[in-house]
Amino acid sequence: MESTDARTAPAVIVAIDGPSGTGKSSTSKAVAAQLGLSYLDTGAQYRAITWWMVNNGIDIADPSSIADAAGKPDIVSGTDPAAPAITVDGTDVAGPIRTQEVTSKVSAVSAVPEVRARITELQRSIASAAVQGIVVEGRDIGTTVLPDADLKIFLTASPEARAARRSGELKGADVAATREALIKRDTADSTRKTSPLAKAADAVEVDTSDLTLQQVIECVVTLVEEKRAAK
Ligand SMILES: Nc1ncnc2c1ncn2[C@@H]1O[C@H](COP(=O)(O)OP(=O)(O)OP(=O)(O)O)[C@@H](O)[C@H]1O
Ligand SMILES: Nc1ccn([C@H]2C[C@H](O)[C@@H](COP(=O)(O)O)O2)c(=O)n1
Repeated sequence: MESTDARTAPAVIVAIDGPSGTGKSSTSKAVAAQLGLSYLDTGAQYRAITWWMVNNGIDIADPSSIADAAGKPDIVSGTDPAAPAITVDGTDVAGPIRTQEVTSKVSAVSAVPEVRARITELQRSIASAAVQGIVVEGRDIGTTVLPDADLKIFLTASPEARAARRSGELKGADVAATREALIKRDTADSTRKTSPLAKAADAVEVDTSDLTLQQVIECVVTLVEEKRAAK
């Protein structure tokens, strides 16, 4: 299929959800860059608010303390897929939000309804400001944040494939321990009461276990081009 000119193509909203390590960020960034769309990493926003809670001495085991503090940090997300950026109260936190400490606490913080309400509002305002359209990736984008998205994708992959990918990234991390940590986070994210990780009824499911990243990108680009052509 011929690629549409990004400047003249109709704006398109793409929601990409799935468990951790399925390739959401890598795929979303590449698809957005290729098609001239904005990009939003919603996991980074939940990590940023978690980083702020940890740095401000909020008790992560106490949901009411998290709820009381949820409105305090000012979180700003960049939407350029070539240079994803995130700040909290003006501080660049792109590195600090990827620490093991934040990763181990983000599911507890993101399960608090007041946190979700705040971040969801932010996500919707960013998506509505994206003139050319946007690829938004996360856990509840197709089900809750943008239920009217033009295209919804749900990426999956076996725990073994995901653990192998993550261990490769973390250079020498134990694959079995990485697998257990992934499963634990997915279970917490998919069993919380408010807006859990779930596939929207109208999402296209893509199992990436045996696909290269390039194959997944091509598959999603084709689906977006088809949606744009039909608009
Ligand atoms: N199809 C694929 N084949 C091989 N490696 C892949 C594939 N897709 C992604 N990867 C690699 O797997 C790792 C995890 O990918 P990525 O960060 O995009 O996943 P994710 O779903 O966004 O994870 P998380 O939700 O935890 O942020 C990265 O190192 C990425 O390069
Ligand atoms: N839409 C979203 C996005 C992310 N989260 C939570 C749950 C994840 O474990 C965590 C970190 O996400 P990642 O950076 O690994 O993609 O953030 C969520 O609840 N909803």
